[in-house]
Amino acid sequence: MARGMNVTVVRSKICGITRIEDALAAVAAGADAIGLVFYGKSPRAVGVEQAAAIVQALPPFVTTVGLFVDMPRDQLQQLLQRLPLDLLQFHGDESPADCEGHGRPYIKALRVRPGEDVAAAMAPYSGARGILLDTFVEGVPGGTGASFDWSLVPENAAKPIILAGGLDAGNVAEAIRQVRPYAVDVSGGVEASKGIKDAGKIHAFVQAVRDARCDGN
Ligand SMILES: O=C(O)c1ccccc1NCC(=O)[C@H](O)[C@H](O)COP(=O)(O)O
Repeated sequence: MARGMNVTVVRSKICGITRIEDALAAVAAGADAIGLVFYGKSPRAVGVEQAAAIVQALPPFVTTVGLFVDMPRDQLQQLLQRLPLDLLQFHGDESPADCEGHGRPYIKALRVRPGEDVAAAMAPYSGARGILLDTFVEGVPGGTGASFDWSLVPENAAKPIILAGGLDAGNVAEAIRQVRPYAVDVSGGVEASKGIKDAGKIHAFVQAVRDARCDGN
């Protein structure tokens, strides 16, 4: 059972989508959400027009998540006027105040260091719909392909936990068994190359998440 939630389903988000065909592959595999990276230094960055085309191509009931790294508030507001994103993911050093007041729900990404007190790091973000836990790597805000020590994830966390960092079809079942997150998030583990997804890897990942749920996790 997912921690803090009275459900046995673990949801999946495929992050770093740059192409319509990859978004549709994620949907076909049964992913619950796709992530669009609005961070110019990322090899997975998308522009507004590109993102709009991807969002427009999606069927209903797929959550679109926009990912930001310390984007200035006015720039973010302009972007949100043009894009019907469902959820904002703040992946930089944004304070709780920075994450609030955009007219959309948000999740906060926290990059976990060795020995980190994750519950304490989460505590200020009381307005978040969930907390995404990714791996801290110096100088790289995200999409590192590296895992962190899953034992640091608190039991009975105050918010739904979205587990990220170095997941793939081969390790996600064990991650779910250990952490029992609300959802899992993957980028590099389902890619053919940076920014280009592999439909077979996406399918295998989502299937592994579903099988883990069926095993009673
Ligand atoms: O993907 C990026 O390039 C990126 C750049 C800056 C901030 C965040 C970024 N990605 C975040 C993610 O895609 C997720 O955290 C992902 O699940 C973790 O990535 P990976 O370890 O490659 O699965």
